[in-house]
Amino acid sequence: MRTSVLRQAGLCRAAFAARHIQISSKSSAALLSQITRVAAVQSLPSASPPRFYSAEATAQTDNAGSDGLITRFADLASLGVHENVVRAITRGMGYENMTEVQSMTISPALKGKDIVAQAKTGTGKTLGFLVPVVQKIIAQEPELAYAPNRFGGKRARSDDIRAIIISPTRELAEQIGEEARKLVRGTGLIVQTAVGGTQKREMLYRTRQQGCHILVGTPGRLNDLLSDSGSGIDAPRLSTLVLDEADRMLEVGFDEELRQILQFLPDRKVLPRQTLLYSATIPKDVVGLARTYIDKNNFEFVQTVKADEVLTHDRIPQYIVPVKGFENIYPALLELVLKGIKESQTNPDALPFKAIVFLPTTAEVIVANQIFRRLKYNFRDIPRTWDIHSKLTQNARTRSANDFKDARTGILFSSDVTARGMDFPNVSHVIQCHTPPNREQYIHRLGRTGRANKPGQGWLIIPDIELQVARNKLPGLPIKRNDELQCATVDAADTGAAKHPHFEHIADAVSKLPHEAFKECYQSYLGGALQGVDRQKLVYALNDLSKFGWGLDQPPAVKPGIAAHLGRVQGLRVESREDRHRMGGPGHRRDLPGRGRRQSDDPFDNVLDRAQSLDRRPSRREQASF
Ligand SMILES: Nc1ncnc2c1ncn2[C@@H]1O[C@H](COP(=O)(O)OP(=O)(O)OP(=O)(O)O)[C@@H](O)[C@H]1O
Repeated sequence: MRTSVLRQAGLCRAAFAARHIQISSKSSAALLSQITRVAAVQSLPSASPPRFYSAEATAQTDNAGSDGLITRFADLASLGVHENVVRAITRGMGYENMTEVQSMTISPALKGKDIVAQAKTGTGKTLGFLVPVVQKIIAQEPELAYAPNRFGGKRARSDDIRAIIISPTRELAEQIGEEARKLVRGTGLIVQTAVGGTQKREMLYRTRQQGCHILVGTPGRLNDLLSDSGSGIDAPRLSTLVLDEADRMLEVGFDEELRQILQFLPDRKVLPRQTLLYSATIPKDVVGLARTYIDKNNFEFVQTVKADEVLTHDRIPQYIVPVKGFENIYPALLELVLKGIKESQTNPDALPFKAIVFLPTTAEVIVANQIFRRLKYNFRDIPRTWDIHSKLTQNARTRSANDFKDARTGILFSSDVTARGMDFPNVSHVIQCHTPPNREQYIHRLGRTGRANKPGQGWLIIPDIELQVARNKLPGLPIKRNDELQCATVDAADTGAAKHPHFEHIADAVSKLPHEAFKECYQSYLGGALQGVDRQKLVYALNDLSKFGWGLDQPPAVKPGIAAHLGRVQGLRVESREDRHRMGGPGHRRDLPGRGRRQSDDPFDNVLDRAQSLDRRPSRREQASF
């Protein structure tokens, strides 16, 4: 079938290296029409056709190597990569073979192609974009291939930055900076990072002193530096722009910052530059947005995920534990933690217990960490815990991230600041409490485990009132229902019921918390963290949590503004004038406005449709698996 479709689309052969195209029998007609249209457009003399790579296409050839793609880092020299860069990888990092996304993106990127790459979490995308970034600068200034003391080379400048790498979070920017520094170790290239929450003055001083060839940062700080004419930071000869976690970077909230950054960069039409977009997810909302960054006549779209494959790793089991109420979450989490610790102690093949627990609000992250710190007195096996969220200072966030990275075992209670890109070695469990904001975030959070082919497992602890919302948000994923946790179904309201001892332990730990903590938590859930959950059911669930989970006589009073925002709901207590506190209101996530997809002959538009097929909201028929 595939061959006949290709024969029918003879035009495609002219426009595409057919062996790189895999047309699945299912969507051949649709895809064929798009490709034909694209081919028609691509037959324009100037355009070099974009090419699909896919795991399937590669699988069709005898092996990846025969596909003209190299798979060993040592062979990068044959593509002109300097020996010092190759050595930094093979000796410094100890890597011999490339991962699939590295093999499929480094070669075309070294040829100057813009790249849009979609590959599963933890598959080495960072090195996939760093290698072409570094080599391109060295190709422009060969003396930079050597450490300065060998040639007494030209001093690097802070106003002649050659590559800018943008990441959605500070921790990820720091991590990319560290990986880049490892890669340039034997060369004269200088890497600087620019993230919010750190001293701008210190960064400017250091950058002016040392210079900068590669700048890694978060949008806000980069915008601040580039827009400040007195900063001494400039990139008049920028050769490469990288958006890591590209879909997150192009979402509402970041895209405006990015547009402002672009204003301070050379016009791509005047000074051509290479753009590399990488992510494990490329939802359709952002596909069209990516077009403004990519040269649609000189790009390659690389997908290492097969057409009918989900974006999560098959080897990582995913479970959902429905729990009766919010007050069941911590007892069930405690039961799950103890189960995981026992597994690691009894199964020699199991990783040491090292878990990231994602919670929907900062207030909840703080409370969870405090509860589990207290539980350590009753359960000696519970390892060290940390929390990481946006209310910490950057130093504290960096310390938590680094401590957890280095820890053999531990529990990191986290907001979404670590949901994407963060490479914490040997995480055995990712546990998400409450419904994730969306399918992409679920996939990225889960991707904190099972990295570099390591084992791991993913858990979702979802209160009954959120179950249908979770089903709607997480269709087409291999999530299995797990009913093993006894605490999940205990009716905490039924005082006669034999409560699981964990409820007592949690109640004891909670009793030590200040009332403010409950108030912050209660209000944070009303700020929109649980998109899609019925407001009235949410208030009732929070009131049950206040009574049966926190042991309060009455639910905390909320600010009048929050009550007004919620509209008419029963059971809400509103702060009276005398007990009003100055409190930070909860931030809340804005859902992406729906964007209709217009049909066009724009090659970018059509070729990236494939991204949608992998990351589309599965059709009605594809329901959640739980
Ligand atoms: N060729 C390789 N061989 C072995 N390990 C590798 C290789 N390339 C990268 N790694 C390691 O794999 C892990 C994941 O790499 P990286 O963080 O770049 O993944 P990613 O695809 O960017 O993940 P995410 O989608 O979460 O951002 C890291 O520990 C990295 O050092």
